[in-house]
Amino acid sequence: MYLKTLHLRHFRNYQEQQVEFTAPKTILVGNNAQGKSNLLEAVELLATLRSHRTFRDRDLVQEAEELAQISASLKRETGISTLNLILRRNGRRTVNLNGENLRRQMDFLGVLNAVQFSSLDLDLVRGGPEGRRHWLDTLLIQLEPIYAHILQQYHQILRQRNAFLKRNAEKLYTTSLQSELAIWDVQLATAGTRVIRRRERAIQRLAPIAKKWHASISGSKEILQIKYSPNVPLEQNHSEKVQQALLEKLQQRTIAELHQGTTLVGPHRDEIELTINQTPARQYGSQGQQRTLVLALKLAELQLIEEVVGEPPLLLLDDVLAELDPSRQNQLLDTIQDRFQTIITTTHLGAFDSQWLNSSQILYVKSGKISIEKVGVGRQKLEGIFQE
Ligand SMILES: Nc1ncnc2c1ncn2[C@@H]1O[C@H](COP(=O)(O)OP(=O)(O)OP(=O)(O)O)[C@@H](O)[C@H]1O
Repeated sequence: MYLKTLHLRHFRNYQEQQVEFTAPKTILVGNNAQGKSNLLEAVELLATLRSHRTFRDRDLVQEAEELAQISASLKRETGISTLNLILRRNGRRTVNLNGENLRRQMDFLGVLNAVQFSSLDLDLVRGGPEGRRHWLDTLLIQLEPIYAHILQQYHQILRQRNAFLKRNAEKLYTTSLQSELAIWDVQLATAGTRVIRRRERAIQRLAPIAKKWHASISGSKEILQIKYSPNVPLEQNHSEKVQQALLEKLQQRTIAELHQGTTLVGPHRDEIELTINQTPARQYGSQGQQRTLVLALKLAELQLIEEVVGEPPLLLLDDVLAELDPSRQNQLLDTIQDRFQTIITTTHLGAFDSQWLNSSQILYVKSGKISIEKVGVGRQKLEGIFQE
């Protein structure tokens, strides 16, 4: 798939900006805080309707504005699609595909696919389980857009159950309370099972691919294992058994849940274990080795999305190339070639191989404005690199 144009209006620090992508690789250059990551974030939102930097739409809308708009035209094997997303400071989003407003946000997903790789991704190894769940969920949304709906349902039930637990935290555990809670338990276990089974399936597919990439980057010295570890046993991913196990565990923890006023059992507390040579990756080795792991995960994401969707997704590299040593950089660049349209942000072009620079579109970003010329420097050679 190929992103041909992107239009931003009142999005983050962009007032009004049209970008045309004229090469399979685009490098966005600029000083810190000029709007490079904001542009990648806009593409990420079109792909997943999520941002890894914020949960609140009001952060995405330009200061003093009421709404922001992200529009794009995307070329896929099946034809050209136009995507349009309106974000409101207060209020719901509007999603529009090929000129038609969609009632369900889910129908907007799966049109544009993208893998994002930023320095924040090191938190996948070093940070807590929440970041790993968020990563897996975002991947799943792209693999099966229906998952966005499943996850939303689960979180809605979770919020309601938590509110119920809070309201009743100080009360005696009577039969009527027990029977009311039992209704929530069934709903949570049913929705939770859907989440758990899909997460398990995704990890089953992703783990061998990531293991292979990891072995290739680390020269086969290290063995990466990824294991999904829900808080109930998986029992061969059998739906009824998982549901039953969740229900039993919820019932065992009821008193503690009422005491703490929150749900202690369910996929919102799952872990995705990353181990290298059977040691938790967080404790294993140097920063460089942890970066190798994250790179392997990202390459695996690219490959898995391509396998499932049938077309190579976009790759968004947010200031990460300079952090990789030359051999890992080459591994990544060799994989990308011209197969994956790639948008790269950087503060300086020095880290790039000259062959790369010559075949890339270079755009300069300054205070929310993008130009093909650096102020005071001659026009970049762009023409004829990648015409449709
Ligand atoms: N809602 C908003 N309205 C206006 N400006 C915003 C908004 N959100 C963020 N910004 C501005 O966007 C800029 C940050 O841009 P961005 O995160 O894209 O930086 P960057 O160019 O990627 O730099 P770095 O190299 O530091 O990551 C900051 O100047 C910030 O004040």
